[in-house]
Amino acid sequence: MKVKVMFIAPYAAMVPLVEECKADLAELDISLEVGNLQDGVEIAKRAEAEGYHVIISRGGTAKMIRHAVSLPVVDVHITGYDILRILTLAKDFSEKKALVGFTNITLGAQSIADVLDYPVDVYSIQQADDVKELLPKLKEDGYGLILGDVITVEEANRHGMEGVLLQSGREAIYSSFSKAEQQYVYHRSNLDRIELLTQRLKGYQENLLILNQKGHVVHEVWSSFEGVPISVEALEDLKEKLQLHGSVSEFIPTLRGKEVEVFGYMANVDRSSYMVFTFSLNINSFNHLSGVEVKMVNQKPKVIHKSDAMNRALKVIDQSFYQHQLYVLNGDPGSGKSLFAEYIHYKSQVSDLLVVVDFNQCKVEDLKRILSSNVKTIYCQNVDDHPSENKLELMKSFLYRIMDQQVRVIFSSKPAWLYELVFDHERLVEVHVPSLREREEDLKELVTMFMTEFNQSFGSLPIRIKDEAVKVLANQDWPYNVRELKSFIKTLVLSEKGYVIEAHKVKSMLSEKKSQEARMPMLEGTLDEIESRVIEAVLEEENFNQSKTAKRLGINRSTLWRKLNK
Ligand SMILES: Nc1ncnc2c1ncn2[C@@H]1O[C@H](COP(=O)(O)OP(=O)(O)OP(=O)(O)O)[C@@H](O)[C@H]1O
Repeated sequence: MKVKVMFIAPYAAMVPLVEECKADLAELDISLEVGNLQDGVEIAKRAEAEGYHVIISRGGTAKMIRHAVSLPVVDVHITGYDILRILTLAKDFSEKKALVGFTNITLGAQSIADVLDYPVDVYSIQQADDVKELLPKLKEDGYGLILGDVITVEEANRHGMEGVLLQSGREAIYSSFSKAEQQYVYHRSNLDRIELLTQRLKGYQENLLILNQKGHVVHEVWSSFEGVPISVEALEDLKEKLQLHGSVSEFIPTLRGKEVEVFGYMANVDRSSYMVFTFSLNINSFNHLSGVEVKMVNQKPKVIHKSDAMNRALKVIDQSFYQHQLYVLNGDPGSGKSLFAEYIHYKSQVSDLLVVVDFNQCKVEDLKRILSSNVKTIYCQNVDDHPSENKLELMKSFLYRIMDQQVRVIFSSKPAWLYELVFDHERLVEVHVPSLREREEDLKELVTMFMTEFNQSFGSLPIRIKDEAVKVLANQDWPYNVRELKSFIKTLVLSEKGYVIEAHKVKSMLSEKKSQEARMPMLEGTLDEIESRVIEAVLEEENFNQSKTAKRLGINRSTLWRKLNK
């Protein structure tokens, strides 16, 4: 793709030179227009909207354009050659001569005039407006010829003096084009980096608004909303508080009547201050509530489904998915119900988080907050037949409402009250999550997947299991299903020094498992080993139910998960 350059010449005499240079620069797509100061700014704004990549202009016009657009703006410099040319041109004029300009021009001009003994006085100005004061004085002092930029020349003419424009030559114009190309490459790579970061922030569920001190938007990323989700007044109020206190954190109702958590802080970059606001659906803040776990499911859950039983279960979900929002997962402990919940959530293709609620442990007021949030999938575990009246009422009114919203509620078992509650039973999809004994065909792949996982995380050696070894596993009873199998495979691979698991190794580890279960030498080994033995014992007593185990041990589910995966 060619770099699209808009050249805004502040004076018409520049046009032929630019046209000439343009002919030699086929690698750039150059447009040329004439416009000084505000006119130049208008052209630049239009060029930005039309998708130009870089703007070239000169002096005061370039400066004004820089403030008005976010494209790179290259300034055509005035070179020593340009000064030499204008001084040579003016040399033979008989009037008293003055060159007026900013110091970047006047310092060089003074040296040239001194060295070559040109009869010209040099006057420096600090800002553009100084010209208005200086020129009448020069007129009074008898100057007749004024050399300078567009404004200076116009001002000189107004006061009846001759004005000669300090023009940029070919060298300066060529060099501005090569700078434009470089600037574009640099600007492009920065834009790509920002885009990459923006995409990553979206992956982290970020909703971000960055404003400058004037309150103008500098950058924004929206992953859960389409734009600023709160009212203009609420945002103004937050800005005021932020300026006053340096940071702000509040729950604010969104324009759609939900609640959003806004956190704001000041960021200082290169002497400029910015106001940074992050907006999170309050789902993010649910993680610290007891009995609640918030999960990000950004990869398709790996559900092994070689067996007919598993395929049947997945088919029930796939076929009901677009018409149904209420699911019950019936299955033995550790059979993969949570994994199914993740699968259902992932299928919805919403970027929101999956909220897992331990119905028993979760407080009424927390449940109320969750149900009134923007949550898209709720997985309710440990829902008993007799919840408190308040919880039941909350759930009832929520379930009546879900029909018209894209919300999915999944239960890990079917409490009696749910059946009574759901007036139209066709709305409820029941999925039988098969136990391990119903899905023998999946066994080898499951074991291989776990072996790979442990090889990746712990560096365990085995990478293959013999078919006879799988048969031994298949003949074993696994009351706690895939979870129990996974835990056994972990012990197995960590104790194996070869690359292949043989049947005799599985047999000996299984008998060790049995005798260990009978003995349970609780207090042997290091603290870590004792801790993991205690956790595993409680886990087993609780039928491998992680929520109940966590509750009994007084830790939350994610801590338990971490400890189990140590
Ligand atoms: N079909 C499958 N493919 C891959 N992994 C599986 C499959 N089924 C279960 N697992 C794995 O087995 C373990 C236990 O599964 P999960 O936690 O989903 O069981 P659960 O039925 O929800 O347990 P609980 O009864 O405690 O609620 C997890 O590590 C899960 O990833």
